[in-house]
Amino acid sequence: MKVNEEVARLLAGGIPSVDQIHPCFSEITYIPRSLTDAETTTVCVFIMFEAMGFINAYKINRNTLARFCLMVKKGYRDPPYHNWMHAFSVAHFCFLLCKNVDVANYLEDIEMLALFVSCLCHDLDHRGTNNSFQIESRHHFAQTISVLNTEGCNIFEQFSRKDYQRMLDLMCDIILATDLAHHLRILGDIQKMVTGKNGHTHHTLLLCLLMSSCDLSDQTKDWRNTCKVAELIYREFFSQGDSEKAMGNRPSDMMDRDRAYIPDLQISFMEHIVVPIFTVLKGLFPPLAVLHETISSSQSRWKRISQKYRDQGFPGNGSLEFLE
Ligand SMILES: Cc1nc2ccc(C(=O)N[C@]34C[C@H]5C[C@H](C[C@H](C5)C3)C4)cc2n2c(-c3ccccc3Cl)nnc12
Ligand SMILES: [Mg+2]
Ligand SMILES: [Zn+2]
Repeated sequence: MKVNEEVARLLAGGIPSVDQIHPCFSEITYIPRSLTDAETTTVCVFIMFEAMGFINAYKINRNTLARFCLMVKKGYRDPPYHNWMHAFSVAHFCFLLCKNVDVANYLEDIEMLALFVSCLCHDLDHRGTNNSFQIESRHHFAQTISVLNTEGCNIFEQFSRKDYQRMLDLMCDIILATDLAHHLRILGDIQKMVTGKNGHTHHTLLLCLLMSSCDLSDQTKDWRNTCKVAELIYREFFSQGDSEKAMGNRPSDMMDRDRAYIPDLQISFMEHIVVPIFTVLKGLFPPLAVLHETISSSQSRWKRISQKYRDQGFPGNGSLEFLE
């Protein structure tokens, strides 16, 4: 269907409230991947903009917003994991932070808007490969700019030159922060910031931390979701590894279906990347402690699985049907 028809349909019905989507939509444990209909997810993005007060606060034109949402969804390809549903679930977690913890006490409104729009756009045009995370995240930011430069899609067109420049600078920092190698470089500073060693809350460090937590928010849902996501991620990684082998290169273990031992890879991913992020978040925002518990129980579940299949012998083809 043409973008304009979808825009008209999006606007015709007026903006329903979030609990017309689902009564638990704003709860910290709600799983956005349970919304399987692509059209519903587009309406949801529109509703989240409204529910966070951005449409009124920033005088965002509704037609422009509808076209923007549709262009962003169209800007995602269809690899197993890094597709529109990933972007939608990342943005939903940003909405949950806004509705369930007092991030507004730590961030300016424009920073919150920048975070939400960055969540939607942070993996635009992802090809399911990751030649280098650094280049990847620059490309996603470049794609974000080209959506804003598309006729009728610039939701920030009414901003002053100063606010417009600030918005672009914020989105650049936030989207580049989704490169995990970058995240690991600044993790020490983030941990120091929270223990108040340098007193004030460093807005940019906090935005990077929040963006990373949104990007990894699949790990805060139930075990069933964790398994589903692991299956998608490794399907994407292994096809990347297959194409590297086809070109005569040797892929890293985590991309090589013949060498990857998924439980141990996940244990290491949780230990070095996921747990530190949600430990810091729990320190800043006590209501998120429940997410830290979920993550810890997934971590110990991967350890049990790793031990069990080390003893029994692991189905080597990288398949995940063993995950009970
Ligand atoms: C479930 C799950 N597993 C994942 C296992 C591993 C890695 C991963 O990038 N590992 C590293 C390991 C070292 C040091 C850095 C740079 C590279 C070398 C590659 C990170 C990511 C994983 N990941 C993501 C995810 C989050 C943000 C960007 C990209 C992705 Cl794919 N989202 N969900 C998952
Ligand atoms: Mg990414
Ligand atoms: Zn992502």
